[in-house]
Amino acid sequence: MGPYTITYFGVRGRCGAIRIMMADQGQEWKEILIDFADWMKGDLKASCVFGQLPKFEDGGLVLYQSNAILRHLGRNHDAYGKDGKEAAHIDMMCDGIEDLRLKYGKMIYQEYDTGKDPYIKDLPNHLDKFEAVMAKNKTGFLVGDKPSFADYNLFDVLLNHLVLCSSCLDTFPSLKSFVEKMSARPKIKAFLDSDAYKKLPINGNGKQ
Ligand SMILES: N[C@@H](CCC(=O)N[C@@H](CSC(=S)NCCc1ccccc1)C(=O)NCC(=O)O)C(=O)O
Repeated sequence: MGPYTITYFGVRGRCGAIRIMMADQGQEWKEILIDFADWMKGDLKASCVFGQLPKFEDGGLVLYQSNAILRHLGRNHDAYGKDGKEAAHIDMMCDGIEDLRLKYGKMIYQEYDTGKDPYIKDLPNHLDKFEAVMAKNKTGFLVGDKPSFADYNLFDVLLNHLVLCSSCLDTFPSLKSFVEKMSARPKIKAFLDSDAYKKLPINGNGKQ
């Protein structure tokens, strides 16, 4: 496995969960941060399979698509369930988290000024689905009894939402406990306290 390299913009964005997962799994990685002006020249964009970043390298393996990268790390680091049933549920939860991430991104990038308050008002209707799964599983994780890539993905999305609305988990005790426990994991705590993490804005347009 590795060496790992992330090529992305100087934001947390779609690499927040990937970085947190690698940190918690004790992995080191190289960061190639792309300036938007350089990106607009088009050469790098033309070399990307889907014309977008992040790009992830694991030795000679080159991957795009943030959720495919998470799944690859899940397979590499025993974070994809104990069997096929758990893996299927982890896939399902990751897809549900992607749905929320897309809703968040649409509000942030396309309708922040008019859409932030309605988004926050409707947010409990989405968070309650993850609260129910977390509460039912009873282990402190979404599926199984240890972190999967879906947990790192949810954790990153919830951290972003706590910046948007600091009280958004106040009525969701299982999610609030999940964020507290993930934040307290020593390698995650060290990464979240690092300048490498703190220097990056959450999103590419400065909104959060
Ligand atoms: N399905 C893909 C989506 C990748 C993606 O949206 N990448 C964005 C960046 S990630 C993101 S959250 N995009 C939202 C807006 C944004 C644009 C540019 C930079 C940063 C953020 C990108 O490469 N934009 C540049 C372009 O398309 O030419 C994935 O999950 O990796």
